[in-house]
Amino acid sequence: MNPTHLKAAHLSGPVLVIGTGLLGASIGLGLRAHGIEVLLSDLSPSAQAVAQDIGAGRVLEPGQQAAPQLVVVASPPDVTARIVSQALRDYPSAVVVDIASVKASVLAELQADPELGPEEMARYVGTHPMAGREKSGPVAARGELFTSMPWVLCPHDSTSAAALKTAQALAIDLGAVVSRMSVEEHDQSVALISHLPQVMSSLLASRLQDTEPHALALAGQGLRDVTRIAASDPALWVQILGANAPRLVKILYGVREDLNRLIGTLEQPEAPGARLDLAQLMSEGNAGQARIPGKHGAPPQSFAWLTVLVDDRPGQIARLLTEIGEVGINLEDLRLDHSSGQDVGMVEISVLPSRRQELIDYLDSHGWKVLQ
Ligand SMILES: NC(=O)c1ccc[n+]([C@@H]2O[C@H](COP(=O)([O-])OP(=O)(O)OC[C@H]3O[C@@H](n4cnc5c(N)ncnc54)[C@H](O)[C@@H]3O)[C@@H](O)[C@H]2O)c1
Ligand SMILES: O=C(O)C(=O)C[C@]1(C(=O)O)C=C[C@@H](O)C=C1
Repeated sequence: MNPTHLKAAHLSGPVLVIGTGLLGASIGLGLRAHGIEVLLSDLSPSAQAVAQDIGAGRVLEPGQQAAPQLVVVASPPDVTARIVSQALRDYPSAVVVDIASVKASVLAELQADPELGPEEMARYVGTHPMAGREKSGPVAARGELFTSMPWVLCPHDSTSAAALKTAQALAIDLGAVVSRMSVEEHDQSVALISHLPQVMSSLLASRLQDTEPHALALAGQGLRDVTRIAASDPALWVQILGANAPRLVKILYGVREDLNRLIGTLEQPEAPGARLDLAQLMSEGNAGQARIPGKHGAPPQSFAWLTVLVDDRPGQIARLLTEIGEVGINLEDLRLDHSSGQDVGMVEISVLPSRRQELIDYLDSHGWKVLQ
């Protein structure tokens, strides 16, 4: 790597990543882009070998000594507390963070661990990058996965200020936008913001299992928009949903009530008030959708929008537009936006809805980061 291309980093390293799947390898790639030394460890020899091959770091061989500044545990949630506990004891001068999608269950397991005392717990910070993909494994990793995405830090009562600062440095070095919450606030929030969307997407997509091919052939962008994450890894989500079940189920009771109301209305669509009820349902959806941050006004009806993240360097936008031209897709409109505090621009592009997915796939395969 040419040192002149390295961006200044807050972490000094080395960073040990345990669990080198999608998230672990993405973290390794992002840190390597800063020239930070990254060591890799995974239960699966092939996962760690692939992560090394794609440039996410160097495999930590069994028995090899290491003195990491930071250990990032990026394993599945159900083994996370056990690995964090071991890492806190194996590396007595390291800060240890995990990135599991659920936080209260991991912290409860650590607090009940008789092997951990106040000194160890002071070095632990639970965190959660709100960025991911519906794919798993290191082959799907992207160093830019976290750029401009939220990264939640969940310090507990005895987390030291130094440990929190190191956890924050990780998120900042990876280009993320840091926020801070208690584990309870976090798990409540993701039940609605992440776990409900996953369940709704899976339920909807499961309806397609026996659909005739001629009907499926009509699939447009609407169906694709709401089913992308239905392709997510069942093994991971069994753990996430199980760990956050009490918070998610409360939200699902509300969804059940709304569904019952809708079914009742649609059973008698001509009944007095039925149309008002449908209009209300749609406008309640409009109101919720409009509250999702990051969207700048409603897109025009006839075009579909996508957002491409572009490094804040000369010539990047020109290169993007040239590549779009090369694939033969007409640009209907273009807006430029800047993410505050980030060295990155956002190029919002509108195209004919029928060409949107094709353009996303093309840009994705050419290394652009597309936000959908
Ligand atoms: N996928 C997402 O979108 C996403 C987003 C944010 C956070 N997360 C969290 O990140 C973590 C990793 O998710 P992922 O999507 O990268 O999964 P993944 O399946 O791609 O990778 C997990 C890796 O952990 C390894 N592993 C399993 N048990 C291990 C052990 N005992 N020791 C060492 N390695 C072990 C597996 O071999 C695998 O390579 C999970 O806790 C998940 O909740 C995922
Ligand atoms: O966009 C995706 O594919 C995701 O899986 C992202 C997503 C999310 O819900 O935002 C999913 C679960 C993770 O815990 C964090 C991020």
